[in-house]
Amino acid sequence: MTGGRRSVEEHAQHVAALLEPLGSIPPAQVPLARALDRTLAEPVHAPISLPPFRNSQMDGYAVDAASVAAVPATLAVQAVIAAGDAASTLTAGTALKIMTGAPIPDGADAVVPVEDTETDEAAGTVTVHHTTTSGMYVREAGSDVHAGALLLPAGTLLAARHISVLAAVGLTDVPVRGRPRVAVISTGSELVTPGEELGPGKIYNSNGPALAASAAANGAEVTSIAHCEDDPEEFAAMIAHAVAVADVVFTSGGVSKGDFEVVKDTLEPRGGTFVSVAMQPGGPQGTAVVDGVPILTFPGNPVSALVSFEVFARPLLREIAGLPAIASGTRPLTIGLESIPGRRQFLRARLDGDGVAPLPGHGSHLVAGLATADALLDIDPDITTLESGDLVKVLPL
Ligand SMILES: Nc1nc2c(c(=O)[nH]1)N[C@H]1C(S)=C(S)[C@@H](COP(=O)(O)OP(=O)(O)OC[C@H]3O[C@@H](n4cnc5c(N)ncnc54)[C@H](O)[C@@H]3O)O[C@H]1N2
Ligand code: MOO
Repeated sequence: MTGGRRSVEEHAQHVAALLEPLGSIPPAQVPLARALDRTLAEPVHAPISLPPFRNSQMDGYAVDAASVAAVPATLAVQAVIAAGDAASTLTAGTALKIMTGAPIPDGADAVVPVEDTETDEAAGTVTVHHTTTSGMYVREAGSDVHAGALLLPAGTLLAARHISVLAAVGLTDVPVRGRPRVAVISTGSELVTPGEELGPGKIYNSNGPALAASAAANGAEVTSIAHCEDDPEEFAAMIAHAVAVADVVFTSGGVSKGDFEVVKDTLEPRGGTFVSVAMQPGGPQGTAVVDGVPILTFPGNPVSALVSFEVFARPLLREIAGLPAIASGTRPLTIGLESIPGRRQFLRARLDGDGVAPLPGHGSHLVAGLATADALLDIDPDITTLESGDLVKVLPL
C-alpha cells in the first residue's frame, strides 16, 4: 500500500491470483475455419508428405533428360497430362505434354518449359532447343515436408500461412488452447444502448462494447454482454447469470463514492474487495468471487475502464489463451510532460517515428481522444516531470 492506496503491482498480483484457475481451461479441437488466431495446444505432425507426389513445376514437356542431351532434339508427343490426372508412364525417347502440378510420369526426370520448345501439331512432335538436367522443374515428393515430421510446434499462433499448411496436409481440425469465457456487465442508469433513443441525461453505453471487444481481441470468448440499471436486485441477477456462463466477469461503473454504487454495494457484502489503486486513470478497483468465478470491477469512466483492462486483464487473458505477451519497451518522448506524484500514470500517447508523443487531455471521459491513441505511457509514481528526449515505458494498445 502507498498512502492508503494499493500499488498497481499489488493489485495486479491479487488479480493474477484470482484468475489463476483459468490457466487450466482444457484445450479444444476446432475446425480449420475457426482456427485463425488460436494457439496450438499440441505439436502437429504431417500426416502426409508435401508434395504428396512428384509433380511438374512448369507447363511444358516431361522428358528423360538423357533424350535431350543433344539439341535440337525432336521427340514424339504421346499425350497430355493435366493436373489431377493419375500417374502415367513415359516411353523412352518420347515426351509427354505436362501441366503444372501434374504427376511426373514414370520414366521422366525433367520438365522442359513450353517456352523452350517448338511444337509441330501436325507431326505430333516437340523440338527441344535447350538441354536440361535430371530433376529440372520436378517437385519431388516430400521436398517440402516428409510424412511424420513436425509441421507446427505447440504454441504456434495460427495465422493464414499456418492454416494453409494444415489444409495442405488434409487436416480438418486442430487442437488449440482453450479460451477463457468472459461476461461483461455495464452498470449505470444513465446508459442506453446504441440504437436506442438518447433521452435527457442519458449517454450511450461505450464500456460494454469496448470491454467485449478488448476481451475478444485478447483471446477470450465473450459469452454475455449485459447492461444493468443502478438496481442491486437486477445487478445480483445479472451476476448470477454471468458466473453461470463465464470463467471471468468484467463489470464497469458503480465502484466509487456516489449514492448509487451498485457494484460495490452488491459485491462488498458478498466478500468483494474494493480498493483505491495508486494509478491514474483507473484508481477505483474491485474484485470479488461469486460461485467460484472471479469478477473484476472496473471504474465507469470509459478511459479508466479500458486502461484497467489493459493493465490488469489483458496480460492474463493473453497468457491463458496462449497468445504472445504484448511487447512493451521504452521510447524517447518527443514532447515533455508532467505527471501526478504518488500515482502511476497511464497517459494516452501516439507513437511518433522512433519516439512517442503524449496526447493532450487527461480526463477519463475523453473517449474520442482515446481513439486517437495507439499506446499508453507508463509513468512511475515518483516521476513528476519528463523532458523531450527522456525515455519512457510504452505499452502498445
Ligand atoms: N467523490 C469522488 N468521486 C469520484 C471519485 C472519487 O474518488 N471520489 N473517483 C472518480 C474516478 S477516478 C472514477 S474513475 C469514477 C469511477 O466511478 P464509478 O466506477 O462508480 O463509475 P460511474 O460513477 O458509474 O461512472 C463514472 C463515469 O463514467 C460514465 N460511464 C459509466 N459507465 C459507462 C459506460 N458503460 N459507457 C460510457 N460511460 C460510462 C458515467 O456516466 C460517469 O460519467 O468516479 C469518479 N468519482
Ligand atoms: O481513475 Mo478515474 O479512473 O481517474 O477516472
